[in-house]
Amino acid sequence: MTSTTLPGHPHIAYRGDALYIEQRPLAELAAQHGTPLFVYSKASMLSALGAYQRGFAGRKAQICYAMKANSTLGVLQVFAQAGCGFDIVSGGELERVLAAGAEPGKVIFSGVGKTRAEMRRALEVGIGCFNVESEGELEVLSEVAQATGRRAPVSIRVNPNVDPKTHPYISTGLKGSKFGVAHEDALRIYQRAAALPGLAVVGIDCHIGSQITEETPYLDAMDRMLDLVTTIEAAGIALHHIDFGGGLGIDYRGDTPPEADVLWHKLLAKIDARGYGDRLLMIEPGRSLVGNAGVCVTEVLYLKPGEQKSFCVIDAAMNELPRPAMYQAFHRIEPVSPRHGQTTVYDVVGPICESGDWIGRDRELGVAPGDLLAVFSAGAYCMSMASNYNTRGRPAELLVDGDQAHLIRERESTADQTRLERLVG
Ligand SMILES: Cc1ncc(COP(=O)(O)O)c(C=O)c1O
Ligand SMILES: N[C@@H](CCCC[NH3+])C(=O)O
Repeated sequence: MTSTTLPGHPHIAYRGDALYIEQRPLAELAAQHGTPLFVYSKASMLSALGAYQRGFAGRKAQICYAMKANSTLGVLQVFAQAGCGFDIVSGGELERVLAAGAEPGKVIFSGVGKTRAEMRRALEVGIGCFNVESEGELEVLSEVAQATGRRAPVSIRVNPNVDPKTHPYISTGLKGSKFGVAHEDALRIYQRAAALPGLAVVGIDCHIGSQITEETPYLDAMDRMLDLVTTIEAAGIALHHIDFGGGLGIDYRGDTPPEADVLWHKLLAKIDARGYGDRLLMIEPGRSLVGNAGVCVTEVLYLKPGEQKSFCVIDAAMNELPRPAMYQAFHRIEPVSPRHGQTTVYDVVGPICESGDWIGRDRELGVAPGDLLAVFSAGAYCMSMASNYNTRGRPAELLVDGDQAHLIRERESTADQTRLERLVG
């Protein structure tokens, strides 16, 4: 039987006329679990992780999976078992990684709005580092740490002010961004951190944006960060680690981001040339580890010819596939069992009462009601951003490992959603 993989998706392939993820046909999984259904390939996650591990071979390095990309416990467990650390941004994420078996010392805590309660809990479990994003946060963290009789390990997130050339909503390292501190202010803020009694400065951090598909912004950001390392250490503040954030893009639509190992070969050359090759290197990849490991399987409900456009109405929606509505993002949409015959150009839309609820525009498809479609690149920033809008339940999620399919999240019911609410009389 001929096997045809899709670009960027080595573990998702047509075998004959059936779309498989690893050894399992998606049609069979949908028949067992219903739709919409998210299905992830474990091999795909591990091979994406492997590219980073190859890049860091022989180095002191810590890969901290940015779990905001996909925080389902079964996914976190894959990375915890592979020895990863985690980049978290809330107390909720902290509890989840602990539940998934993460080592607290390999957890780093990013985000501009950490609360005192979140800081206390993170100190109590002994996380590896707080990536502090403002002077105000430094002062509060020092106070909270002192009150708990601990010293909080900190890095300061610095904005290198390079343009990552991505969607403005996911660009984070430019002047004018709410994230991090300005490059020009970094030395002064490091000196303040070093003087605060509740803090122990351990590293430096940046994160310039997400879905970055060019290497130049990374190379430029590295130069800017290494300049700062020199300046800060000249002021007598030692930096044990350099955290370079995440952001590496994936192939959604013929995108050609650099391979993680190739990119890191070049970045490490810069680090070595400046004499910092002995530092612990940390990175926070999210999307590049999980994005192309997942598909969303959805059923065609209706085909609706319109005055100007024809619509293919599916049972998945912007609740669980929010990226097209939020960023006009492109996700490939392919039939799970292709038909051979006439095709029509459709806007693929969900059932939600918003015109923004579209998943794909102007897609040529040969489909009939009842057919299944696979929405690609659905492993990152889909289920982790899902909502219950229109009182829809969150879909089920499966993790496929070879010929095994593990249900890692059950489909959510309306009863699950209303459990926390109360009528008033
Ligand atoms: C601080 C931080 N680290 C890591 C990431 C992960 O980014 P990505 O999923 O693009 O690798 C993000 C999200 O952009 C982030 O805000
Ligand atoms: N949610 C964004 C990425 C956000 C990155 C988080 N800092 C996306 O789907 O592309």
